[in-house]
Amino acid sequence: MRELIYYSFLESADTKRAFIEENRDRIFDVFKEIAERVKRGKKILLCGNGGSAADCQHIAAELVGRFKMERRALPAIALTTDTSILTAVGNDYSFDKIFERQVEALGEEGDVLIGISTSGNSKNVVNAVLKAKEMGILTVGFLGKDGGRLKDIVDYPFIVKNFSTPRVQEVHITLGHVLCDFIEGYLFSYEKYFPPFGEGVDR
Ligand SMILES: O=C(CO)[C@@H](O)[C@H](O)[C@H](O)[C@H](O)COP(=O)(O)O
Ligand SMILES: [Zn+2]
Repeated sequence: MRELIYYSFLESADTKRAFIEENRDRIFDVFKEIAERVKRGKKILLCGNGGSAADCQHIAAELVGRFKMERRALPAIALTTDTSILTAVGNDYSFDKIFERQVEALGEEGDVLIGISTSGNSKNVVNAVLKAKEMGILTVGFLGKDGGRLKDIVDYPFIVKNFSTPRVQEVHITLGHVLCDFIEGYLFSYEKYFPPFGEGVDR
């Protein structure tokens, strides 16, 4: 059991390292696109199940509240929190529709939907993404394992290539935290992160 504890931490660290080495340029490009949309007054919607539902709420809370900086509130909604909507839509339609229906109700063209799924196969997330695409909403997948169905549906898939659900989730929440950091920097310390000298300044 001592080994379990120690190797779980090492595996988590290794999974994060492998993910960032493979995705660092794409993350920058996609985060910039998301931040630009928030700057233009668009919002971020998030959906996912179980631990990923918790991640959605965590990320939305950082943006609506505060991450590291005192600044205005930023628009982000976790579609995982309203138990009346979740039970009504789940009961009257289907559990597969619980996020799709909220995307239809709350989403607007130009918004961003982040779907979080370690398998990439949760039907309620797939349906939400399909609805979002129909509505002109940018779709980003925080995925895992082999990316599942969502890797071929979202505009921008990020796949944590590990078959352990918790290890994948640990990278997802790091990605979510870094997104919050990036958005704060992009909107409120732009000069610091994007100094106005020369081409190729990318941090
Ligand atoms: O947190 C965990 C496992 O670590 C679970 O609650 C897990 O999120 C649930 O089984 C989800 O239903 C898995 O869905 P998904 O990630 O495959 O979309
Ligand atoms: Zn978990």
